[in-house]
Amino acid sequence: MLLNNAISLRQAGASDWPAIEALLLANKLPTDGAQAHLTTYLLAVSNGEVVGCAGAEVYGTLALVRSVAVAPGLQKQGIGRLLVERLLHEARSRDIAALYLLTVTAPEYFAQYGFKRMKIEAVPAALKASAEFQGACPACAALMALTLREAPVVDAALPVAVLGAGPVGLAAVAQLVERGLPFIALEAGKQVGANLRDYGHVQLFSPWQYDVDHAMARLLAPTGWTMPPAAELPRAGEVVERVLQPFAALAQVAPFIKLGARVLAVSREGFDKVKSAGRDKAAFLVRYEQDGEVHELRARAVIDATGTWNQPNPVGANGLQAIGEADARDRIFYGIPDVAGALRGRYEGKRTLVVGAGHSAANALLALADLAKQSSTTRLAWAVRSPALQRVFGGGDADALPARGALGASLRRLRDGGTLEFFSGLRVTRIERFGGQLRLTGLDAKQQAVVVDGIDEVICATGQRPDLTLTSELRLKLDPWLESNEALGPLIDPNLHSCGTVRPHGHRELAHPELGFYTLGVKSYGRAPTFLMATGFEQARSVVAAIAGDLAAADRVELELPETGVCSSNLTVEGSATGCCGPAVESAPEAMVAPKRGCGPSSCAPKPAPEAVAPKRCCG
Ligand SMILES: CC(=O)SCCNC(=O)CCNC(=O)[C@H](O)C(C)(C)COP(=O)(O)OP(=O)(O)OC[C@H]1O[C@@H](n2cnc3c(N)ncnc32)[C@H](O)[C@@H]1OP(=O)(O)O
Repeated sequence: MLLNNAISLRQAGASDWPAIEALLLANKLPTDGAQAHLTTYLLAVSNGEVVGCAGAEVYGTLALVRSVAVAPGLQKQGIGRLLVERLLHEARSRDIAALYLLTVTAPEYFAQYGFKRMKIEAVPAALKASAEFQGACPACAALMALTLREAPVVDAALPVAVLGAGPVGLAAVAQLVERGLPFIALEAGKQVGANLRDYGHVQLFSPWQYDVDHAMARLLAPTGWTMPPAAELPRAGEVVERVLQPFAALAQVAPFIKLGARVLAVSREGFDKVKSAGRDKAAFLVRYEQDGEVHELRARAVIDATGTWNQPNPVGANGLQAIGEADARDRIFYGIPDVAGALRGRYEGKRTLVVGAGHSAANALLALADLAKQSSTTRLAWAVRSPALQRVFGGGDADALPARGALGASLRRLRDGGTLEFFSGLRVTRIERFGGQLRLTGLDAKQQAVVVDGIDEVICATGQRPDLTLTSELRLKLDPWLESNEALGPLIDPNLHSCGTVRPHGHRELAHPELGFYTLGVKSYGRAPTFLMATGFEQARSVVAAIAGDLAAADRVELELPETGVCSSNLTVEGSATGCCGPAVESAPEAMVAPKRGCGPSSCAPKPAPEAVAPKRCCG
């Protein structure tokens, strides 16, 4: 054995890369993607020389151990043990729940530390997207995992609190019913499916087969309920009427849903955010308001499926409301108004400016254009922050979701037809009342001032964001800019890629350092613009299985995602090119239900130019 005092351990810095690379190459270990995670590398140093290294790529509460290597002449003298033990210690102190690794050469070595072999199917999606996994040969590498923390059973008699009774919250309820776990669902709306109801008139891009959770369907079946035609496209409101409402009325469900119950905050009984010892065993406290009274309920686990309801992004282009936006609230509709129906009077004979570049904006513009055909004094204008419009025009006939392709094509015709005033590259910064109408001012792409006068109504379709105030007393790990679950961030970041149905994922990606608390559904994607309802159903299945202690089921991936995208090289961007497979789509309510980002893994496989320039991890 080498004398340990000859070895010191320290964290790697940028200047250590050449030594680490040399060590990896000398041991025939992969170097791809390692440099990007250099700050997580631990080094063993002897006489100022790097003689060993070990890295851990962190994905939320999960980490991928890699690059464990000792200089060939110094192996089997305890250096590897020093590195691995320190790595495990640091992982525990950083609230990492599980470690994974791939190894061709040393499965027995890692078995000493408790790592166990596992099947590739059970690996969380965030890890599968890493460079190490992408480059690995599944046939020759052993896949191993070590669980550091399991969610403790707080008090199994307590209910699971489900926050939000939209499609994903109710899918979690269905799983809880099937597993016989007590639950309470709190819904701020007066009825279930409040967000879908808000744009109930809008047709979804996803056919029924992807809009109905299997567990809900199983529980509904004995009542004589029948599945709507799988290939037909429902309106958002139909999903509520034909599925969510009948499900919520079931005898096993109805008594446990509180409607008009707005969640105010979640905490842990007897603990503020700072206090650690014993925290994991304390019950959750969910504070909510119903009929003007504040109540608290105790829960063993909490599933936050509150989505982004009533949390719109502003008209202001800088993430903040435009100056004066709040005062003009009576003239601004956030979302997709029912222009052809209930709100026709609000828009008929008016000049309306639609702000936003997603499918919600397209829906609103096409409805206004129809109205303008019937009423010649109705006028419409469209302002988009980016000059790139391909994301909303989409792939036309090439779109794997035909309804989405048709929407984009209709909008392109509208823009080209001349009936639409178009402000491209406009960043709105101020809204004022002027002569009984609104005046919007801002800057164009060349930083020149733009004034848009004479607007009667604004439709703001710039997407939504999650409400993070509910959970400010809990220990959450969120992506710094998407505000999604941290492990999902790299998979869904619209700066990196706009295509790629996100791989199915489950409880491991959806967990937080706050054991027993999970964020599901649209909220788990934070401000990212895309979400597929079927993904949410799978999230619910996995998380409830984990709460029930059935880790085998929780780790299993049961979702076959549809090929949903436009990911071909004919999708060149108007204006500027971004992303790997077409530019990102702005947030929109249909994010809840429509897989706007597009292609599944197979259609995002490496293609000939021009996508060859795409970032490597895109759609990987
Ligand atoms: C996730 C990954 O990084 S996989 C890549 C692992 N790295 C490699 O394969 C690179 C080549 N190997 C090495 O660099 C080193 O041998 C390491 C990192 C595997 C182990 O570090 P070392 O300092 O050599 O080992 P350490 O002194 O801690 O442990 C020695 C013990 O482990 C055993 N051991 C060492 N390497 C291996 C191995 N590949 N498989 C099984 N057992 C091993 C030794 O036989 C010894 O056992 P003993 O105590 O019963 O005599």
